[in-house]
This record gives sequence, C-alpha cells and structure tokens, in this order.
Amino acid sequence: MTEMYVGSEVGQLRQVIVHRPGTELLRLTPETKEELLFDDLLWVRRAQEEHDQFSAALESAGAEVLHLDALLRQSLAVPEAKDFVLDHTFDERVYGPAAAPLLREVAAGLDEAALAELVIGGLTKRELLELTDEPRSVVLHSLGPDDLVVAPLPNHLFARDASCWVYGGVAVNSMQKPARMREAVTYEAIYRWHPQFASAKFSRWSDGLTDGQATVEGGDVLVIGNGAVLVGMSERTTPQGVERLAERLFAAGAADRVVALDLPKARSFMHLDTVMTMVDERSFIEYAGLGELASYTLTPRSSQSEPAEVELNIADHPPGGAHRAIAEALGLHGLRILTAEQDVHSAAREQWDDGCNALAVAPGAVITYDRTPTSNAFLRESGIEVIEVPGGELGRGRGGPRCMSCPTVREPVD
Ligand SMILES: NC(=O)NCCC[C@H](N)C(=O)O
Repeated sequence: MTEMYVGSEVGQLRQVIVHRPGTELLRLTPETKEELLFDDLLWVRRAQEEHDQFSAALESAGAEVLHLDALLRQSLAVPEAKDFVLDHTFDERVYGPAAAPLLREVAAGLDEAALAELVIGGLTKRELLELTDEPRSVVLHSLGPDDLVVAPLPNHLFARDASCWVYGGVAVNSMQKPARMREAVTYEAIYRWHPQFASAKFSRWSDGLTDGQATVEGGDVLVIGNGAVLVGMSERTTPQGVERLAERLFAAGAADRVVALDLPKARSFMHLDTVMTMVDERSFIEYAGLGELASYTLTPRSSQSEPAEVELNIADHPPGGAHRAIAEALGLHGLRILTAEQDVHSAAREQWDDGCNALAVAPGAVITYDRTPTSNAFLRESGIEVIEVPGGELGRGRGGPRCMSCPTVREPVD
C-alpha cells in the first residue's frame, strides 16, 4: 500500500494525478469559453498528444501517473460513491425540482464509464433525448436542442487546483469560480471511495464540499518543506481559507508555519504558481513584474482556554519582506530568486504562457512548456535541468505543468 504523503515541493515525485483532456474540451465554444475559464478554444486532438507527452515525461522522471477519469470510473463502482456523485451533480437548485430527480435516474442507469464521461464531459439536450423521453420540466423545455443540460468540467485538466496534498493529508478545495465547483465532487468521491485511497491513511484538511466560501485553490499552495507551507492570497484563495487551512495543519502537527503572500487579484496572477514556483531546495523562479508583496507568517500557539486546541499567531511583514519570511520558514539564510532578464513585454508574455509554472520532478529538475524559451534558457543557465513538453494547445487554458499535476506522493527534502 502506498502511503500518501507530499513532503515537499521539489523532492522526488513518486505519484501524481493528471487529467488527459477529452469531451469536456469539445464543449468549449466562442460563447462558452469565458464562463468556462478558457482564453481560447483548443485543438483537442493536439492537446491530447501534448498531454500524452507530459504524462510520458512524468513517468520517465520516475512518477507513477494516475488518470483522474480512470480513478473516477473505478470509484463509481462503489455504490456509496455513485450515490454521492449523483446527489451532488443533480442539484435541484441547478436543474429545478421537475428535472433533477429524472436526470439523476437517467444517470444512475449508466455504467461507470458512461457516468464518468457524463460527469466530466457534460451532456447536451440532444444527448439526453437519446437516453430518455423529454421529461416535463420548464428548465429542460426552455433549452435548445444543442444546449448543455449538464455543464462540462474542462478545468479538470488543471488537476492541481480542486484538491491539494500537504504533508500527510489532503484538502478538497472550496473553489472560487462556479465553473470549477463540481470538480471537488470528483476528488471527494475518489479520496473517500477509490480502493487505493480508501485503504490509505491520511488526514483531511477540509470539510468536504463547500459553496465558494473561504476558498483555497491548490495552485496557491506550495509545500515548501521544513514543516512550512507557502500560500498565495490571490484572485482565488481568500485569507479566510488560508487561516482555516493553517489551523487544521497546526492542530494535527503536520506543519508549524504558513507564510501567506498578498498577491494582486487579477486573472494573469490567478494563483501563486502562475508567478512563482520552487525549482530546488532554495530556489524559486519568479515573475519580474510581481512587485513587493505584503506577507504574513502564521504559527500555532496553544489556546489559553482550551489547551487541546491551537490558536493562530500572526506576524505581518511589510512589502518587500516576503523572501526573508520564506527563507526563515525554510531555516535558510536566504533564497535564490531566479528571474530571467528580459524586457517587460517579453516577461509579461512568458508569464502569461506559464514560464514561471515549473513542476519540479526532483530537486533541481523541472518540467516546463516549450513555449517559454527565455525562462527555460535562464533556468538551464542557473543549473536547473529543464524537461520541455509542448504547450501550444494546453496553454490556452492558462495553466502550465504545475497546474496540470496533483502530486499525491512526493519525497521530503532536507
Ligand atoms: N494552478 C493554476 O494556475 N491553474 C490554472 C487554472 C486555469 C483555469 N482555466 C482557471 O481559470 O481556473
């Protein structure tokens, strides 16, 4: 039995969840792409080929690659998991009281593969009518024949965000954008009922499903090691979410320091890992336009009234103090910050194309997209091994190799 444990951001990667793009990406149209958080439509076949190369690079680097759709399919064979997914997919508030139970019944009649495909890929009215007669429902009746009844989940491609493993446990995240909220249902079902996870011992850093309150997304959470976690307070992750995560980690003794960075709230900076990722034990690649950020260090203190509980100690650092706070959390004298020298326009373009979204597979070895040559060359000059994968299509969803991976087993570093 594999023990689920993510001990660092850069230690040898042993096991990782990814999602190869499928039907859900075929649902993107010029009208729906924005709501579904994509900047462009993808040429799906090419995106799949690129993703296959990404998976192959992970395997060559020594990681076992788990595919999210297979995990979901296998989980749905467990009756409780199937009920859970059906209950949380066919919500009366979304489909109305007339259609919700009928849709649930139709979906319940599907086999595991077809149900997993429906949950991730969505369903149009025309596809529904191949499965059943049109139910009497104002909601369904008012849809056009090719309108989507069940929304797809194209951002499962970015496996990093809806759940994240931090030391000996996992958080299934409260997602900020409506288009991504149901992704948490997939992960919850897998972690509770998939045989590989159900038989493993790990802690939970979240309450289960939430509705966009106290949001945290995995792209903002860096397990930097030495019992420390670095979190971005971004467009997606709230200070409330950070405090709740810190409290749980501290209460379990899984971490003893959380450094929170106050990021600009903008799509181009949507998560911390779009502007800053760790590439070896003391080095981070960082976007030149990040600026001087305010930051906080959270540490535990025993509660006066309830000695068994922890309270949060919060120290705030002035803008410019973040690197020192991170170094201190790591027990280092200083960090090596890697920022390629380039004009402001190229720097902004490379950041937009995920040049700072490196995924470490071992200390000093990272996977990046090929579309960010200046950042890649600079990393190499700095002694980092760079494994390039094609990102021409995948990058159109605004996420790079780190965003596309959810490590479940990673070695700690000293
Ligand atoms: N960690 C990440 O930065 N993930 C990228 C998420 C991209 C996705 N289209 C989103 O807007 O949520």
